[in-house]
Amino acid sequence: MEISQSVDEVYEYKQFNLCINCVSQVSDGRNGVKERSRYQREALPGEPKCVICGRYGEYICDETDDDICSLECKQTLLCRVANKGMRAAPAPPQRLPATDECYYVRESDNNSGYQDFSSYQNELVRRKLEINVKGDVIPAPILSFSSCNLQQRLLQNIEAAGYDMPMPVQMQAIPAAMIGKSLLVSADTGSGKTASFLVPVISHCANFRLEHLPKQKKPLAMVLTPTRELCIQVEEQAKLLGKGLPFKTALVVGGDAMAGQIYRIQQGVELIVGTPGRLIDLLVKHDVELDDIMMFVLDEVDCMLQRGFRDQVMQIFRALSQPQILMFSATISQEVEKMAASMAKDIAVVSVGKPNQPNKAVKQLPIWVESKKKKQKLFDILTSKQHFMPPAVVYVGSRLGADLLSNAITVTTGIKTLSIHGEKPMKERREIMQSFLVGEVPVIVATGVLGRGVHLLGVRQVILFDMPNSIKEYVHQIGRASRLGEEGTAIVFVNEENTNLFPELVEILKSSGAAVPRELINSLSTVGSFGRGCKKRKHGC
Ligand SMILES: Nc1ncnc2c1ncn2[C@@H]1O[C@H](COP(=O)(O)OP(=O)(O)OP(=O)(O)O)[C@@H](O)[C@H]1O
Repeated sequence: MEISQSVDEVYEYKQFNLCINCVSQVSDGRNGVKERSRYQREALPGEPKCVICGRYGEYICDETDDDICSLECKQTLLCRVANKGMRAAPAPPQRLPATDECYYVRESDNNSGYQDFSSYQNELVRRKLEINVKGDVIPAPILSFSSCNLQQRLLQNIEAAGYDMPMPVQMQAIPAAMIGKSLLVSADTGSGKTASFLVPVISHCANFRLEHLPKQKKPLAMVLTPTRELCIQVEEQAKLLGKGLPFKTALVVGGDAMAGQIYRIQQGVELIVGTPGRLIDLLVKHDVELDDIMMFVLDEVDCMLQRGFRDQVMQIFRALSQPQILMFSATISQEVEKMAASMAKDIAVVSVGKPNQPNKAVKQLPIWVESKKKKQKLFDILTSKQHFMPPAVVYVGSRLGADLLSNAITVTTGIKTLSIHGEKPMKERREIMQSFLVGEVPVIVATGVLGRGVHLLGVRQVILFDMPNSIKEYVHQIGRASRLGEEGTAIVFVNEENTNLFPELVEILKSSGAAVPRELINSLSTVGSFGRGCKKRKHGC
């Protein structure tokens, strides 16, 4: 079987086991990688030797580049490396890692030197899955969760969550984070970025707790996100994946009583998930020791390093003692890349697919609607059997707008609609989300609080009533219509109020193959000359 064929099968999630076998057979050229060191022959003069037992070093350990003879010695090697502080998770002694692409195999009888089949395969996997990497010593992508030396219980939890195999972003980000690398990762909305950081975080925390028994349990990891809703979701997922392990979490968001949050942290938690504002509040008023935090995650990093959040995030970061940093978003600019590089030495940059592009699974339907006609257009859509696909989210630009529009929808169309935004109390926001997610309310009108990160189960239609004020937010908002590649639709109202976004919007619509309204194209030429005129005047002053 050709290698490319087997990689295709991985991508299509078919015959997964067969595919893994194919990869290891190609690697070994015989019957798979040797499990035990005693099955390996002695090294002949001039041949590479296993760094652990001295037998023939038939393989190269992917994570350390050392010569090794078998899975057994790889495991010993990784444990030694981990103990020296590289933080590769030590595997439980009874379990050998699965035989897969984690091994390079050398052609020993070849006078022309070594042929590195495995790096070729890794590159092939990366190319097929559109994984791009920048940086030193980035481990090979994994093809299964079991090839990462994760705790058995964590693997069970992953399976119970329904994750049969890693998503492309997880394939690359998890092994890289597991060896302690700081990462800046971009991948489509809804592509599985959350587990890409939670799996290594949980694995590290649980290992650390099993190995160290301090008098006082201080937090070991921290995840910051921009909204309470996203924090709640991340914490829930963390609890699910960390079930049965020495891994407890604390949610630190505004709107919930601080006393409860501080009490929970004092009881001993491994992970804090929070929004920057509330965390600073808590750190200023209470004595929370952060010196054991070794993993610092910024979800929606471009938003977190934007003015507004940046100072708070940096204040928290400076209170930590040089943790590993994991940063994720679907949209990452060069400026964010520069800032990320200044926060961590030797940061690795991973991107899956084309960065900053909308999820291909979301069909974009831009409609030119004058401002005063937007409400009527929305009512038409919501009352059309053909066009309304509940549950749906309608995005607006202001809190007041959200309240007014949700009332108007209910009154005019009779469809039960609620609004959600940052001014509503936390309890109410939780209840609104609950009734939307269980299907009691088919339409929700939201501001940016539901724009990023949150997965709104069952939502396949979003309507951008007001265009957000950047194309980045546009990518995130329309991304709510699809999770894991399921098809969704984004209806987008545009008009001359959004001229500042036209050039980028047209580019994005064209590159996604979406129809571009004639008015938008016409306005674009006007925008161009108007923009240039403004610039000239400014320079003239
Ligand atoms: N390996 C997997 N197999 C199956 N489902 C998965 C896997 N990994 C994650 N998921 C599910 O995919 C959905 C989307 O994942 P997630 O919320 O992490 O996306 P995301 O990339 O963070 O999106 P966004 O950019 O919108 O925040 C979630 O419901 C999650 O439970």
